[in-house]
Amino acid sequence: MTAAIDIQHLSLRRSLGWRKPEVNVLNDLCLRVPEGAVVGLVGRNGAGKTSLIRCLVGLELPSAGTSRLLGEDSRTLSADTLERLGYGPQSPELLGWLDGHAHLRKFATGYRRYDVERAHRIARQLDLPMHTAAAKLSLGDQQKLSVLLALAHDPNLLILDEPVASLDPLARREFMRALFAEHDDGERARTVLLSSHLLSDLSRVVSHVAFLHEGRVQLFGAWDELSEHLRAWPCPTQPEPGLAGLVHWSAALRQAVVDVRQWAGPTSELQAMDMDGLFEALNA
Ligand SMILES: Nc1ncnc2c1ncn2[C@@H]1O[C@H](COP(=O)(O)OP(=O)(O)OP(=O)(O)O)[C@@H](O)[C@H]1O
Repeated sequence: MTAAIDIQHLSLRRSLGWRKPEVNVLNDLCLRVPEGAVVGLVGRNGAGKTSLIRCLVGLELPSAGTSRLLGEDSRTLSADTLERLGYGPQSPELLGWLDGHAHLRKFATGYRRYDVERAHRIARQLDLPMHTAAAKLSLGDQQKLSVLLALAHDPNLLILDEPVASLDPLARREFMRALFAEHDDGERARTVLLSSHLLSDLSRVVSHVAFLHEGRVQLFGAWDELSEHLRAWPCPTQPEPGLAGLVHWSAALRQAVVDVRQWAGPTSELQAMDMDGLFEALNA
């Protein structure tokens, strides 16, 4: 299947402070996202989610490796591909004196597929006050407006960095529902990548999940498959690295994560694990 996002050995080096040596904040990262997948990019603070997303949309230049969006190199995206791409940054970049309608009017000029009816429908679904100047919106509503602008031209690929970080728990659920009610309009599959550090935000929304840790993709797979096939195995000492079915071993938890499809070890000790347990085990 064609990859909507194809990342090969991407590294990004940065100095984390004045006179501090450069370190890899992205580290030989590889990921292929199939067309139509809705991918949750999860990781702890500082794991590299924003850095990765900024490299993907061409706002940062990687130190090594490549990434391609809809078949084009992120560093040289053409106007045609930019028109098929929607991006919502972690901090909304809005014009404070313009309200939602004015933002949409300004934005619409650059996109052939922009549909005013559709944009207003999404605004209603998001419960967004469209007549208020952006500077007077709450941070949560600013975030919603930023997402609306990323969606209004019906992109084939939507990339959102922490779209619900400023929303309260109830608004988070409503927001995700509205976002994907719109996505389910059945016309064609849209690929979505959205970052979060809360798995609960992504449950029942994403088809796939990519766990990011220290600038690498530690694990990527279909949500249902990971939930079905991964188990915790109590294991006080580090198992041999090549052990079939071994996904990860955590010294802190004295526990391994194993994939039962390849696992040849003892099965009586395996314990079920949910996604939060998996996230904890991968990051402990
Ligand atoms: N502008 C910057 N200059 C220097 N270092 C930075 C800058 N932005 C981020 N970093 C560092 O890069 C690493 C990755 O940060 P990044 O923001 O990509 O992580 P994240 O997973 O998005 O985190 P969060 O969940 O907190 O948003 C961190 O070590 C961070 O301190």
